[in-house]
Parts: sequence; structure tokens; C-alpha cells
Amino acid sequence: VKMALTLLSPGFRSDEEDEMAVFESTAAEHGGLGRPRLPEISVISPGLDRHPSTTKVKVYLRIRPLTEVEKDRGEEQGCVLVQDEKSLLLKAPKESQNMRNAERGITQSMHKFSFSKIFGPDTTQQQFYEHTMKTMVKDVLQGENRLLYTYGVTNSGKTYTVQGSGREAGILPRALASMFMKLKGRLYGGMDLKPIMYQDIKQLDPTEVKVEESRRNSLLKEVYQHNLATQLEDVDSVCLEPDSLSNSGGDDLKDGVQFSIWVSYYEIYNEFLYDLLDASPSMQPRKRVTLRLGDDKQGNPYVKDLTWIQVCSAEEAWRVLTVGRRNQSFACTHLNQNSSRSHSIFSIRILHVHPESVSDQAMRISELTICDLAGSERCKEQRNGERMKEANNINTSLLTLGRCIAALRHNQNNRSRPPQVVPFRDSKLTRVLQGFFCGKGTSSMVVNINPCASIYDETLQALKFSAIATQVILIFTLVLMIFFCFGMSKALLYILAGAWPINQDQSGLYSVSERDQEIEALSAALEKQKTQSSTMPDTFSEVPRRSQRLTVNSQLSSLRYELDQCRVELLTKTEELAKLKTQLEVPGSAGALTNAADRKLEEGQRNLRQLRQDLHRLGMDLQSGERACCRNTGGERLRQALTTADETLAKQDQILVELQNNLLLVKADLRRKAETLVQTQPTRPLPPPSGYPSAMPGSCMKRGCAAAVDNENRPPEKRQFFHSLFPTRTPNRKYNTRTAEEASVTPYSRILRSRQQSPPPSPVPTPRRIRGKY
Ligand SMILES: Nc1ncnc2c1ncn2[C@@H]1O[C@H](COP(=O)(O)OP(=O)(O)OP(=O)(O)O)[C@@H](O)[C@H]1O
Repeated sequence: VKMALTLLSPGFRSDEEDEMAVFESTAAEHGGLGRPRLPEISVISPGLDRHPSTTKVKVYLRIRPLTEVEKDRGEEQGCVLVQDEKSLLLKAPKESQNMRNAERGITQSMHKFSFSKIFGPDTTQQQFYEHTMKTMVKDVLQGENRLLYTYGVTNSGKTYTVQGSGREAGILPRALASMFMKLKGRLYGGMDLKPIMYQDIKQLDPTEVKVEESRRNSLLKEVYQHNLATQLEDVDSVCLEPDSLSNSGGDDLKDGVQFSIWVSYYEIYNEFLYDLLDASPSMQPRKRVTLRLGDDKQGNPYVKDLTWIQVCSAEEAWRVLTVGRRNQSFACTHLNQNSSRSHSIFSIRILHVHPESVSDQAMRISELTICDLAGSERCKEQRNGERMKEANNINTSLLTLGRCIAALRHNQNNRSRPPQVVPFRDSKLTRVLQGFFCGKGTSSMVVNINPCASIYDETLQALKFSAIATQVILIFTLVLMIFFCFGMSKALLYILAGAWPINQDQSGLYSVSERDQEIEALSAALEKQKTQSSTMPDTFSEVPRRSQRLTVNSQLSSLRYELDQCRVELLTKTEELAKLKTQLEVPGSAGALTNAADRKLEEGQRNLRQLRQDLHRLGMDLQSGERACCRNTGGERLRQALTTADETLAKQDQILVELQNNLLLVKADLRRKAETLVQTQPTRPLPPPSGYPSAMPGSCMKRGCAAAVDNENRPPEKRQFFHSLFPTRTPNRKYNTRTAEEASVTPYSRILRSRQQSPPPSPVPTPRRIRGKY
């Protein structure tokens, strides 16, 4: 932590570092978590005053105390540690997602953030007002434009900060009270001058004045008619505590100038704009008329047909706000019973009137806008479809705001490069606030957080988001805006005439040469833009239609939300990585040593790579060898099976041959016996055995026929086939060449001989059957 603080101290930091989120390794070096690769703390600096004179965005942090309910629940709050008035340390609680990620080495478990000023849980409303809003009120009365917006997770104390609760008035009623206190005796009595459009003033005719009067009266009456609780008992008495009364007079106001105060109040709900001061009695809450955005001749955005009410005291102004609150969209979410589901924007316009002068030019207009943003909340936490849709829209517009601020910051930090398009048109919120980021005035951001451990992950995201909102210097973005709105020539005219619509402080920031450099850079950027625009659709002049925007479904919004969160995360990580890289560079002689070590390491790595390649090759060879071996083994098995089958077949063949030979012998024996019988009984010839061809008695052809039958019963082709397969087998011929004596001693011949006494057998079908089977 000490090292991190050292890094943050202005004396040790480069300009670039100031703009970037940085990391510092601390506890890891002392063996804290034992993860050497990731530093334990991420240090994120959202809005330090690098150049106090040019800083335009102040980022305040307010930590609210635990509510009674949260205390009863035993909520831990040790995860939020205020180190000093500008530094905050977040320590991930055990059960948080962040801690789980840290344990996996994906992120850090501790994050350090810096702010313009941190307000702890004990800060009173009065103290908060003194350090944030008080100067803004003064500036606005001097003719400046100021914006303050609150950002944070739902239930983090945004509405409490802006409006207050009970006797604890927030910055808005305090600002109103302070303003009217300062303007005592300096209010313009008439109602004939009214603010319109972006920042114009209209001279009303008597009829229009009457319309304005009746509108105002009916609105103020509503508080009594509907018995609306004003929430704050008596604005004047509550807000103006003794210390704020000191130096509250309007001594610094210009002589002879009178002031006419007008207020407006509207909300952006689900990307629709609603006038919260529309007092039409027939108006049903569900059938509210949506307001549209328009551009004036200079291209400045404004809310069309917005109700502006002239107020003559802080109390009147507060009543107007009370009526507006009645119309605002609230709902019960799982985190807040009375959660604002819309961004509410309360504007106070001050007309600086010279009663002596009849010319409008002599008049000036300034504005204080306080925007209570809806709370960011994870969509997946919402169980109700309507709440889910709201959360999507809230997150989308908040992230567009973040993208705009990031783009503005990028353009400021990279002036030599072509500027990024600032996506003001991507949401209603950024569109209506655009002026404050582009030259109309300055803005401040209040980040509200709830210290409960159970909401740690959301709080961390909100703080990371706020880290993008750093300094936005007006002049550069104003040049850009004029380029986009009026074109190059007019912008140059503005510059050359020295007629920037900026205040004294800002015009003193840049020298003529710096201005020239900017013009050159911008000219180059414009040229590039022109060439691009010839091939691409014009994204600047085409305003997306509302109907088109409405078609974006909630799933898409959710995805965009996730994506933008990832972008924020990526941005932070990239910056952290850059910082780490610079930290890893070793200076001097130690650097030479490390370089040598690095070279050796590289060499070792090369060798290792080579070894790995070799190993890989060997592995491949081994695999193919194994495959070949498998093939060989299979073939061997097959060969063995074939050999066995061959042997079996050979045995069968032998048996068959033996049987055939025996059969032939039997036949020959039979024939001999038949001949003997014929010789012994010449007058009574025996009939030939059945199955033989018709015997021709006494014919010698019968013997020849027997030889033919012998030949016929032999299967030479089959024997040839087996011979080719098993060349070592004994040729059958050997059996055929046996002598009659040899054959006569075979078992068959013995059987046949023993049968000589029995009736002649009928063996003829047997060889046929064997032959057929064979
Ligand atoms: N500084 C504080 N001191 C005491 N109580 C506070 C403080 N800040 C907030 N609270 C209390 O915390 C609760 C939530 O605050 P609040 O309604 O202002 O939150 P929120 O951020 O506006 O929520 P949402 O975005 O949902 O509207 C309220 O009960 C409020 O009174």
C-alpha cells in the first residue's frame, strides 16, 4: 500500500500515468497471497487534479453508513477502507465473485481507487454540500453552467445525496435555498422572459405571460390539493444552518443585474423522456406524453416542449420538485424498497436580466443541472420482467455515458491521432447532457457506494466505471463538436475571431501556437473523416429514429451491458499491464545482468523448444511403428489361423482320399467277386449292382467302364488347388499307386471281405454322396 501511495504522489508520476490506471505489487512481495504473477492491488486513479487549472471533471466518492436493517443482518463492511481523503482501498470479501476470481489468479483481491475527495459514512449533508455544491452555486450565479450527477449501485445513497430525507436536506434543496438567499432583493419581478430551447430566452407577450402564470399556480396548488408530503419540512430552515449562512450574501453579483429563476424537471425512463411537471389534470400516469429531443440552429440538443416554471423562493422550487417526484418512476427492487427506476434531471436556469436594456443580447443565461441517475444493478438479479427491462435500459444509458467520457478522455490524451467519435447519440441521457461535456459548462460526478460486503462485486464495478470519468478539458471537445455541427470553415472562423463561447478561465489555458497545432491536427482528422464518410454512412448527421431504438430488445441491451463491462475491464487491465511492464524494466548495470540472463533464458527456451520438437517427432515415429506393429501382429495371427485351417483341410483331404481309395478297392473287389460268380454260374447271370451303368453281359467294355468310373471318382482339380496352397503335402498319386495287396489289408477291405458272405451291399450312392459333398 505504501508503494502504491508513493506511485500516486504527484512528484513521482508522469503525465501519462496520471491518466492511466496503475498497478502496484505489495502484499504479494511479502508473501501475502503467494501469486507472483498478479500484483495484489490494482490502483485506479479516476480524477486526480493533474493540471488543476484544466480539470473539468471532479469525481467525489460518498460512502453511506449501514442502515439499521443491514446492521441487524450483520453485514460486514470491512471491505471498504478509506486510507486518506483521496484514496480508497477495496478488499474483496471471501464470498465475493472477485475473491473467487482472485483465487484463480484472474484478478486482484484488492483495488485501490483515488478520487478528488472521499466522504466517509459520518459526513453530514451540510459538510457534503459545502465541499461539492457550494462553489457550483456561486459559479452559476456568476453566469457559468454546471452539472452534477450521482452514480452508483442501486440503494447506495444517490437520492439521499441529491434530495435528502427527513430533516437531512440534500444538495439540491440546499442549493436552492442558498441561491435564493444570495439573490434576496435581486429577483426579476416579471414573467415575460422565459428560457427556451438549448439556452435561448424568449420575450413573452401578455397572453403568454398569463398562460405561464396559470400553469405555475395550478402546479403549486397541487401540493396542497393532493396533500403531498414535502418530505423536507421547511426548506429554508432545514437547509441553512448557521455555517452556510456565513458569506451567503450576493456581494459578488454584478450591479444592476436582476435574476429570473426557472426550473424544469423530467425523467428518462426506459429511453423515453417524460415531463415530471406536466400538470394536466386528465393525464393518466400510464398515458404520459413522451417528450422529444430537438436540435437548435447550432445543432445543440434540447428537450422540446419541456415545462419551465418560474419560482420566486426555495420553498416554491421545492414544491415544484415535490410534484415532480410524485410523477417519477419508482419501484421496489430486491435491493431498495423505493428505487428510482429512471434518471431524473432537475435544472435551474437563471436569466441575468438588465432591466434598463431592451436588447435580448444584453441578457445572459446560466444553468445548474442536477442529475440523479438510476442505480446500476445486475440484470440477472431482477426477477420481474419490467424491472429487468428497466435495469437493461438503465445500464445501457449509464454505459453509453461511460463510453462518451472514455472517448472524450481518449481524444484529449491523443491529440495527434484522429479523434474517436463520442457516442452521445447512443442514449437519451448522454444526448441531454452532451452540452456539459462539449463546452457549455463543467461537470462533477458523485459516486455513491454502499459498504456492505454482500454487494461488493457491484460496488467494484461501479468504481471501475467511475475511474474512466477523468479530466475532460472543454476546449478540444468543443472544437470537435463545432466541426461536427457546423463544419470546418465555421469552426476556423470561431477560432480566428477568438470567439470561443468559453469562459475566461478556459480561454487562458491555451497559447496561440497550441491552438494552431490543434487546428492542424483537427484539419487532418477532418480530411480523414471526409474520405471515410464518402464510403461510409454519415453517423454524425443521421439521428437514429426513436422507433428504431425501441426495437432493440432487452437481450441485446443485456449483452451490450456485459460487453461494455468487459471493455471497461479490458481498459483497466491494459493500463495495468502497461504500468507493470514499465515497472519490470530494470535500470543500469542490473539491467545488463538481467539482459544477459534474459538472453540465456531465451537460448534455453529455444533449446527446450527444439527438444520438444524432437520429442514430438519421436512420438510420431513411435506411434506409426506401433501402428505398423499392430498390422504385423494381425497379419501373423491371420497367417497362423490360415495355417491351422490348411492343416485341418489337409487332414480332411487325406481322410477323403483314403476313403475314396478304399471305395475303389471295394468296387474292384466287388467286380472280381461278380466275375468269379459269373464264371461259377454261367447260366444264371447276376444283375449288376444298382447305380452302375447298364451292364452289357460279357462285354469287355465293362472293365473299361470300371476304369472310367475310377477316373470319374477322383477330384483332380481340388487336389491341384490344395497342392498349390500346401506344396509340401504328399501327392495323392501315392495312394493311387498302391498295390492291390496293400489295399487289401486296409480296414475297409477287411470289412468287405467279412461281408462277402452277406447279400451284396449297395455302396454306389456313397461315392456319389462323397463326391457331391466334396
Ligand atoms: N449518507 C447517508 N446517511 C444515512 N442514510 C443514508 C445515507 N445514504 C443513504 N442512506 C439511506 O440508504 C437508503 C438508500 O438510499 P437511496 O434511496 O438514496 O439510494 P439510491 O442510490 O438513490 O437508490 P436507487 O438507485 O435504487 O434509487 C435510504 O434508506 C437512505 O435513507
